[in-house]
Amino acid sequence: EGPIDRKKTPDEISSEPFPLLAEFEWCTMDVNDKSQVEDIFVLLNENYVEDRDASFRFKYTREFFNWSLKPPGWKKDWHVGVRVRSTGKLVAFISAIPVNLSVRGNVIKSVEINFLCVHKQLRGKRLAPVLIKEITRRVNKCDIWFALYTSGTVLPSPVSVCRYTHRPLNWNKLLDVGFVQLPPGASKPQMVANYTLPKGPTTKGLRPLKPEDVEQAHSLFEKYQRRFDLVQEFSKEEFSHWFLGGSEQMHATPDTKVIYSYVVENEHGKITDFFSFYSLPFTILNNSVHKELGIGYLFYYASDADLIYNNRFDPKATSALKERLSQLINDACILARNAKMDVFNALTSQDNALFLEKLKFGPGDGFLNFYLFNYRAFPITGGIQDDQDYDVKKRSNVGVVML
Ligand SMILES: Cc1c(C(=O)c2nccn2C)oc2cccc(OCCCNCc3cccnc3)c12
Repeated sequence: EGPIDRKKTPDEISSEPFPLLAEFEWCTMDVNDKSQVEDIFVLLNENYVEDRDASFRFKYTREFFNWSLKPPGWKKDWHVGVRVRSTGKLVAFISAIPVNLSVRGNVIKSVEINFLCVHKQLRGKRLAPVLIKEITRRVNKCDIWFALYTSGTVLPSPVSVCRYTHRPLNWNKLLDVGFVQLPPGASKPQMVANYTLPKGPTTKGLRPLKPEDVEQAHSLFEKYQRRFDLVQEFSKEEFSHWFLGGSEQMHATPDTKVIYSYVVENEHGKITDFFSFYSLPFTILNNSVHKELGIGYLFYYASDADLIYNNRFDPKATSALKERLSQLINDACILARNAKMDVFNALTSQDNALFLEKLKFGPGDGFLNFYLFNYRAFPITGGIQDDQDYDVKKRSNVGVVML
């Protein structure tokens, strides 16, 4: 396990942007400029990832970009666009953000690559490989040589693969848009009843994360994460950014809120648990009644339920954690439903296998592959069996969650 290329230095890397077809030009986006965030929003809203049947397309909002593209240490130079020289129209984008990854305990200064998008009319012109080469050049110039990225499609040598799972929150709407079907022998009222959740969360001491919780919550999270082989290390500042989302998110309204973070404070004022989820709707492409699908994605969480055991796989530790996580993530589903989300998505990563079945998450037909650039690592289990089925017993060693 370790780096693939020999050690290089930034001055070995060209200072010239990678050559582009004459009709196009590189542009460095300024995400502090609202009109340029608008350009990114429009490009991805019309041309980004769709599901296999082209029924849904990701709808990353302007607030989502303001949150995900500007974590501590972000660099303007790593928000790379391609514009048509004659019109200035943005036709492609790719981004990198700095992360400290730990792979089986080896900490590697890396970037996370995300939001690679080429306009639908420019597919097949080999623009994506050029975007990847250019952002690699810009990151290498900053003396960073490794990257983490995900894809729904299979590329050479994933370090891990996880399965999509879904917990219906608004079953009738999911039926209307064709995301779920009525199983033979079942009635709609029975299906709705099966997925009905309580009015509000039931965990004692549960409340939204506040700035004054960061010290304790960050420390709990950092201890909890040690169990995984592939994790992102978070500084306190990074923890604040990702889970409080800065002032824009702390004062967000229901339709601009992206990140939802909660803690459990016990009667002694101790933070014993933390969980978060983010809002990433889908545009519904072929439905006359419904325009959007509200989706909550399970993000990071931590619990002290099994920290008193020194072995994660000790049956007593497992059942203590299983019980606590089931309670917490069920509350996450309730809070997501109260935030008008129609489905709650999770992967088979982290310790999710402990609660997916009990909380009625069904297996999806998608898989998320994780890739490390320039770093060879033995495969890390993503929580699915060899037959790609997810099974409550198989727990993953993947701790990173990609947006
Ligand atoms: C995408 C996605 C979907 C769906 O496609 C979906 N849900 C409801 C209806 N549909 C069609 O379901 C998931 C469950 C867990 C994690 C997920 O995604 C994890 C994060 C994905 N990152 C974005 C991405 C994914 C694949 C390729 N590029 C970007 C997903």
